[in-house]
Amino acid sequence: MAPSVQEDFPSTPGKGKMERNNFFGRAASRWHTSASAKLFALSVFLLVITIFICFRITGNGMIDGYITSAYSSTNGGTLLPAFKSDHAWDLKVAQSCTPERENGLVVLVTGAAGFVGSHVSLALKKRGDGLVGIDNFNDYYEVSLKRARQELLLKQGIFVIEDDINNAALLKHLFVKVQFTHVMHLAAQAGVRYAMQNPMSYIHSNIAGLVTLFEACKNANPQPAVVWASSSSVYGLNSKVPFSEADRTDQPASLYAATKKAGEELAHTYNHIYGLSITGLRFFTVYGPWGRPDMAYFSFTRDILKGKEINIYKGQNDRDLARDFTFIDDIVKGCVASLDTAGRSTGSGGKKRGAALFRTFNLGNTSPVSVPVLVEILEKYLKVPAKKVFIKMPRNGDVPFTHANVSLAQTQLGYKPTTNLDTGLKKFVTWYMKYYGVQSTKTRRL
Ligand SMILES: O=C(O)[C@H]1O[C@H](OP(=O)(O)OP(=O)(O)OC[C@H]2O[C@@H](n3ccc(=O)[nH]c3=O)[C@H](O)[C@@H]2O)[C@H](O)[C@@H](O)[C@@H]1O
Repeated sequence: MAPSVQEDFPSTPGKGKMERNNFFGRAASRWHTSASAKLFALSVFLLVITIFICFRITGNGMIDGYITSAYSSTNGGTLLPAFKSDHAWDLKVAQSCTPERENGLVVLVTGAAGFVGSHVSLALKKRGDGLVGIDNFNDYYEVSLKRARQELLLKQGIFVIEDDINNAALLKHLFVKVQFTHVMHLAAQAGVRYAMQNPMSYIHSNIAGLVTLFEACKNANPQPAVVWASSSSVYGLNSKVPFSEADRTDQPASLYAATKKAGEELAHTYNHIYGLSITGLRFFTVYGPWGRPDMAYFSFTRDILKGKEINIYKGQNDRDLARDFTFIDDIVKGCVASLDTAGRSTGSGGKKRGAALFRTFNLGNTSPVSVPVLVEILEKYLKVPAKKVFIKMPRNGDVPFTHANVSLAQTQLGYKPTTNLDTGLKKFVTWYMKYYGVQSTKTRRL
């Protein structure tokens, strides 16, 4: 049965009479109605989409039944997704950050599951400071080693948050929950040669991550003092030795070095504009127990024990390469002394209130050793001869030598390296054998 006119046009008084007897009018009205309905449906659809997108961007509403209104924030004008935490998580952070000594520091340690980060964290905890770590546990080298370090820290009551320093919402949340006195920033994409394979990971961690962290620090109230890891690689192609902090650093030989140099310039800006106290530490080829498997002393050890050949690079005119290898315990002392002497940041809530410290220190050993001598020491403690292959240094960002002048750190931090390469490698080999369960030479089949 055809629908009645009344059913077709039920609503508009005064209009229906005219349209009732008019075919074209009726048709036009039907078309008009269905177009309006479509338009209405489209508008509703667009409205729903818009609301959904807004919620996704700001995180300031309810998605998938999860209320995320706690922290929607901005980072340089960009809306941030909210950081979600629960009471138990906040409690773990708070407990980890509570100092066990009077006037203990409260420190955020980035890269806490890393080599230097884990050692510095343990040293701070040992003397009664409060701290929480953050680490993204990326797979640049074996993640199991990072997990083992995390385990070690957890046993001492140090909580390591698994996240990336580029998570601005997380950092904001942390700085609201905890009044950090200091940030020890050791998270980075390390490694000189890997920069040719994966340059963007260096930009992500060493540039974007650094700025995200500085932003969080400058917005914090109170602002923490920041101590962070630069690198001896900023001296690049310098030939003047030993390297002093005032020497030129505008000829980086690798993209890695360039990102560290950029970090130093960014640090200056944040100190200048926002009154952040910032100390940059130029580490010189740090080695030791719980070290980084990508570094030469570590990979040589692994390969020597496996009976595999190792490549020893040679510089121009067949010269040996040399490094100012620095033992981890000396570096830790330099880091802790830097925290203790950093003074206060002067700004608050993003506003500068006065000049703050801006410092740069070399942390090296001051006595470079050639790579072949490093291998000889390893052979001595591993009691296995290395299968050495000497090759020309590939064009991969390496520099021929490094040598630190540490007199500035000595005067201002009381820094004095005490471990030579022989002693340090002995400690490393002892740790390596135990950690990897390597049998002693008497029982080992080579
Ligand atoms: O102090 C620094 O600034 C840097 O120190 C190390 O970089 P690097 O000195 O190159 O340390 P290794 O990768 O352990 O290399 C040590 C020496 O062994 C040499 N090498 C490396 C690998 C190899 O297969 N053969 C070889 O002869 C290198 O050319 C270099 O002279 C770290 O990897 C960087 O993250 C750090 O920033």
